[in-house]
Amino acid sequence: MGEAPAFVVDNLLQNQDGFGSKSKGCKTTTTIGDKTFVIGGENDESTLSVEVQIFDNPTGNWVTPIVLGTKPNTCKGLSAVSLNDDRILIVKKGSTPDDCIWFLEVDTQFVRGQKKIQGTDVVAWSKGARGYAEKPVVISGPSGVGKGTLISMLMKEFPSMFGFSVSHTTRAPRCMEKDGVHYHFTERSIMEKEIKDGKFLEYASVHGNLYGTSIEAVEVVTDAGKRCILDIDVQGARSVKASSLEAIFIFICPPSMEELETRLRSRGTETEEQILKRLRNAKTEMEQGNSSGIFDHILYNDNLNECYESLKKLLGLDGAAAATQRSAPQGIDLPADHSVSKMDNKIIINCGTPELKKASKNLIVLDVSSLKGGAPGRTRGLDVYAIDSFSDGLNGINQPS
Ligand SMILES: Nc1nc2c(ncn2[C@@H]2O[C@H](COP(=O)(O)OP(=O)(O)O)[C@@H](O)[C@H]2O)c(=O)[nH]1
Ligand SMILES: Nc1ncnc2c1ncn2[C@@H]1O[C@H](COP(=O)(O)OP(=O)(O)O)[C@@H](O)[C@H]1O
Repeated sequence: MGEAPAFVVDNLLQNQDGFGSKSKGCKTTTTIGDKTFVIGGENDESTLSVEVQIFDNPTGNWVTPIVLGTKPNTCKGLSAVSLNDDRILIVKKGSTPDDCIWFLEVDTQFVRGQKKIQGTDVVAWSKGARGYAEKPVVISGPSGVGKGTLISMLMKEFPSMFGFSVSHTTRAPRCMEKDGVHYHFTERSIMEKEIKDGKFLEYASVHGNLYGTSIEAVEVVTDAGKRCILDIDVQGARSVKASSLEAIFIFICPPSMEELETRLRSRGTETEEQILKRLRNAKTEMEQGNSSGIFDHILYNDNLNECYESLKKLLGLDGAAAATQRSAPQGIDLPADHSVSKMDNKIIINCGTPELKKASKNLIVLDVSSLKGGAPGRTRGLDVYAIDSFSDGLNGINQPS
């Protein structure tokens, strides 16, 4: 492995790395195999934009890769450490606690798949986060069966536990629907462009409109420490099942097609034409829901309260655990001035400023041995703790305090 030692990386700045004009500005370099990844770029005098260039060592050529995912915003500087030769951990300087750890994936399964599709070099950004996510809950079923009603009941009873994945749609808002709350109402051309840019976990054409779950819609809920609920159709559920998002899949059935029609009509939100289209599609959805093998649970929504109790039971919410209050995992508070090194599966951030040296803990350890997820979503499972290099010694790194 040709990784630059982490303690050297911080010093590989402009014109010291032999890469000439392409590497102008305050950048960091990490070599993996034949490739050197140059990350960073001059923004203005005090900030750095986070660009990526690849130097192919055997040919001496520069490559500008396709960069997927939301890239980190500007910072005061950055350090880089290669992990398992498939991703580079980036520590941003002068960033907020929830924005200082990022991963640039250069050879993960996701990136390899994208390289095949795009036929060129691809890298992908993923923001690092502490803690793990609880399995999201995917709820599907024909229009009018009561999905929205059941989800509202769950969110009302457990507001700190669940968060709703706000989908994008090209359909027009109903009179009580709010943009950004019930849906992100959008135009087809904009949504198609964002789908092309890789911003969506899944999307489908449903009842003549485009619907989709953005990666961000799921991640913001999880960032807030909540369990994400997705109300999506069977096609979307199939795509999520095939993605890296491990979820629980629930299909809601009506007691009969006649009752479904009654509910749709009594809701009074659709035109006659739209109702008929939804009823036609309901037949196919019911067949797929019952036989596709996608769904872990099938619930019949005959009596609303009974169905709600069954839903709570299968989500493990009928006992004492239901009362537990959730809170968002904390970020990582780093001083602007620090250096980074690596020891096995641990990244050591030395916050050795004179003031911090006097404080009790001057080393922050990022344990990266149990990472989960990654691009196109977050990289979760960062374990973070502080030690004192003077009294704990570096041996203390194996003993979280
Ligand atoms: N694939 C997919 N389906 C969605 C998404 N959001 C909503 N849907 C589905 O689109 C269908 C129509 O939703 P909507 O227009 O709100 O009508 P309703 O089901 O009658 O309330 C429903 O089956 C939803 O589950 C999404 O992000 N992706
Ligand atoms: N078990 C039920 N019995 C009778 N009406 C119901 C039941 N569940 C939901 N409804 C009603 O049916 C209509 C459609 O429900 P909604 O939650 O909007 O369905 P969906 O989100 O699946 O399209 C609403 O007017 C709702 O109040």
